[in-house]
Amino acid sequence: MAKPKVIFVLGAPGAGKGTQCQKIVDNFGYVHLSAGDLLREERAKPDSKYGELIETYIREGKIVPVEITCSLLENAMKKSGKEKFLIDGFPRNQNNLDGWNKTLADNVKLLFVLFFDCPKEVCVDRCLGRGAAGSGRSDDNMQSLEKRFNTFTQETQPIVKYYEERGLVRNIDATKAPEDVFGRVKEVFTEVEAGGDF
Ligand SMILES: Nc1ncnc2c1ncn2[C@@H]1O[C@H](COP(=O)(O)OP(=O)(O)O)[C@@H](O)[C@H]1O
Ligand SMILES: O=c1ccn([C@@H]2O[C@H](COP(=O)(O)OP(=O)(O)O)[C@@H](O)[C@H]2O)c(=O)[nH]1
Repeated sequence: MAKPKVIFVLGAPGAGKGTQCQKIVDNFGYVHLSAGDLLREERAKPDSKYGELIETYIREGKIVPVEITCSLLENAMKKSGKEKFLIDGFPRNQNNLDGWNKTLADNVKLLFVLFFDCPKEVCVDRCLGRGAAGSGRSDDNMQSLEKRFNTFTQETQPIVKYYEERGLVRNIDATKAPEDVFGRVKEVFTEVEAGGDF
């Protein structure tokens, strides 16, 4: 059987990853797996042994140890029974990348990395807007956001560079309105599909 296909979706906090993933699901039939959502679901389980750890890491804008995230991703992929996945918000640091390469990378085909490019000020406004609109997230506040952006700059950008050096990154200007951003996303998907790897 063919290996499941994976696209990593990366970008700063609030760049619009989740918003665009939903549109990709609607138009291109992928399963959307947000690493952050999976961690928040795990945190919410009363019997989870990782609940407190996850809450602390998320509030502090730190990246949860990869064993936890990879096992959540693997379970979600298996449970879906599907073969095309958008993995949103992962891998975010070297520990994530090493854990992925050691455990899951050989079992899937990584098609490319979709990177949403958006300056910090725009992203901060979006996250604060999301918080004000009732996201209920303990990290959509200025104190956590500073930490999340430090983590993004220091830990996630080097991972994007790692994939850039391998020619795998498709860059999208994420500053425009959601429909305009998606117009560009559609072009990328159409282009890659024409390459025959879908
Ligand atoms: N292109 C856009 N323009 C303006 N606001 C956006 C855009 N994309 C997303 N948003 C809003 O910004 C916030 C963060 O978007 P989201 O998709 O959750 O980002 P991420 O998953 O990257 O954190 C949400 O409130 C969302 O509605
Ligand atoms: O692979 C992941 C993905 C997310 N997170 C944590 O979850 C938070 C929120 O991530 P999400 O992708 O949901 O939102 P974003 O910060 O991109 O808006 C991050 O700051 C991290 O603390 C993590 O530890 N590992």
